[in-house]
Amino acid sequence: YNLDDATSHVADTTASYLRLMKYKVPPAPPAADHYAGIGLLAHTDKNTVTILGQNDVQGLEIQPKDDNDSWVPVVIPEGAFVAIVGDALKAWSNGMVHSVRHRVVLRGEKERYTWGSFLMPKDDSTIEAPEKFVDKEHPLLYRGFTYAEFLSYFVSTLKDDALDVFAGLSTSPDVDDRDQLAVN
Ligand SMILES: O=C(O)CCC(=O)C(=O)O
Ligand SMILES: [Fe+2]
Repeated sequence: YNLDDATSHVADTTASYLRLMKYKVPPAPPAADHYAGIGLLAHTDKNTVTILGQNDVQGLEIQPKDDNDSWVPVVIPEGAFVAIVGDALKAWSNGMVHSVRHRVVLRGEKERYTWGSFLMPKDDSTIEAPEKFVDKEHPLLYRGFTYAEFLSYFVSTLKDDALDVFAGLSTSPDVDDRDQLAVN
């Protein structure tokens, strides 16, 4: 892919903020209830890309694509950063990159500190896959939308599958048939 035009478009329309997070040590005995040790519930990031760094306490876990049952710990080497793709980049790339579900689980006896740099589209920029990402094998997955619209939908519903519900385009003929029936 020649991304020159498209990437400069995204770079022009990006905002970012930095957030520091502190995760307390879970109360002892650990795992007293289902949520003990959960530092951050499972979610996908809604922005374009998040870059995370941490102190020496691990805890980030990701869910493999198309697998709602397992969690894989991400071991971040000291001084390294992790980049997490968010829903906005997934939509813009027409699903070429995946916004992975992730969570934070605390198991040790030390506090975990992380910092995250959250890159976001500007509120009024339109997120729509460039034509070069769309073809017969890769039909358009999401309609165009502005980041502000998407975010306010997410904040008002807190649906974790907000992207699919808000902007997902059905490519299944069955659903089209059902719509037809409803209209007729
Ligand atoms: O602190 C972490 O390791 C993850 C933070 C995170 O996923 C988020 O803030 O969206
Ligand atoms: Fe996150």
